[in-house]
Amino acid sequence: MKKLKIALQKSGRLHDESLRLLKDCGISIDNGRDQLKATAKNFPMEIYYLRNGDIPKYLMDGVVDCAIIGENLIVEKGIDIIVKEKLGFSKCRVSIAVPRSFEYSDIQDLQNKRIATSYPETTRKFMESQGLEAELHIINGSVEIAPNIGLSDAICDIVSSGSTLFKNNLQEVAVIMESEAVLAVSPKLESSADKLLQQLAFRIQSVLKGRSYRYVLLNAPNNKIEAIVEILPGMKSPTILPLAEAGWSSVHSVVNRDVFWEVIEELKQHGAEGILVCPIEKMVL
Ligand SMILES: Nc1ncnc2c1ncn2[C@@H]1O[C@H](COP(=O)(O)OP(=O)(O)OP(=O)(O)O)[C@@H](O)[C@H]1O
Ligand SMILES: O=P(O)(O)OC[C@H]1O[C@H](OP(=O)(O)OP(=O)(O)O)[C@H](O)[C@@H]1O
Ligand SMILES: [Mg+2]
Repeated sequence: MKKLKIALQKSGRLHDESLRLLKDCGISIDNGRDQLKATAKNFPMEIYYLRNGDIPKYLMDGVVDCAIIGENLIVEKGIDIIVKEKLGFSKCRVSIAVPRSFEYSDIQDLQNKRIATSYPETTRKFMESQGLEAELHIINGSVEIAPNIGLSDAICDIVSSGSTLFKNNLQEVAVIMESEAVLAVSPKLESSADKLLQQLAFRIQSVLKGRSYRYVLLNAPNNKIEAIVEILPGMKSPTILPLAEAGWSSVHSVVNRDVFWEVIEELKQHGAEGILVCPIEKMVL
């Protein structure tokens, strides 16, 4: 039987969340220590644990059908890979930073500067788009140290919280791109694997949707229900059930996590009581 071949990062920033996502999709993997290849127990899937930086090549060659990688890597490798789903974790940006002592006023200040980076193509394309020349120094890690040791005038690297920049006396001056983990698909995907990929993508969508919503239950006097329903439209419309106490009802609905606290405040103001909030494991639309 055909198996979907998926590449995951062996270790690093994407590893744990990638495995958690598959687990939440109901896919269980026997993870032996230092195993480079594993088979899922309850989904036709083979998992390859690889270096993030190597995965685009495996996708291009069709050695794997799909992979979880950082979106920024697709741009860096300049390749034609389809992003099937954005996965909402490992959010970061690729930015240019200079020492705090550098008197930066605009991008022209980077003309003919030395830039240290692990992302040479992204940097080169960005500088070109600005009509600027630069001398690139390619290093594989700890890029933020480069200006402090006299290797470069600026850096181009990943920024998330900004704490590595801060600790190294650097200031972010230009954001080249935003990135997050994505489910990327090989351009050589065979039709026999496509059905499995659709099934995986459907499960991922249900999990991600569930993660972004909360299930809300509350009690309210019947004369307040109309206003509460306005605040809590839910997936189709909220469920309203009578309480044992006359004149009261229970309302069940879902709320987007991003506006959750604002909605709760509004519900309280409109007479809601005994509000319960539960996580949603999966949400199938
Ligand atoms: N500090 C961070 N916060 C959020 N996401 C990050 C951060 N650093 C990197 N990422 C994202 O995670 C991906 C993997 O980064 P990581 O540093 O673990 O591996 P790598 O050095 O790119 O790869 P390899 O597996 O080849 O060693 C990056 O491509 C980027 O998309
Ligand atoms: O803005 P922050 O939250 O500080 O994160 C940014 C840092 O995280 C990444 O490094 P990582 O820890 O992956 O080490 P690496 O350089 O060895 O890849 C990236 O290269 C930055 O150095
Ligand atoms: Mg890193």
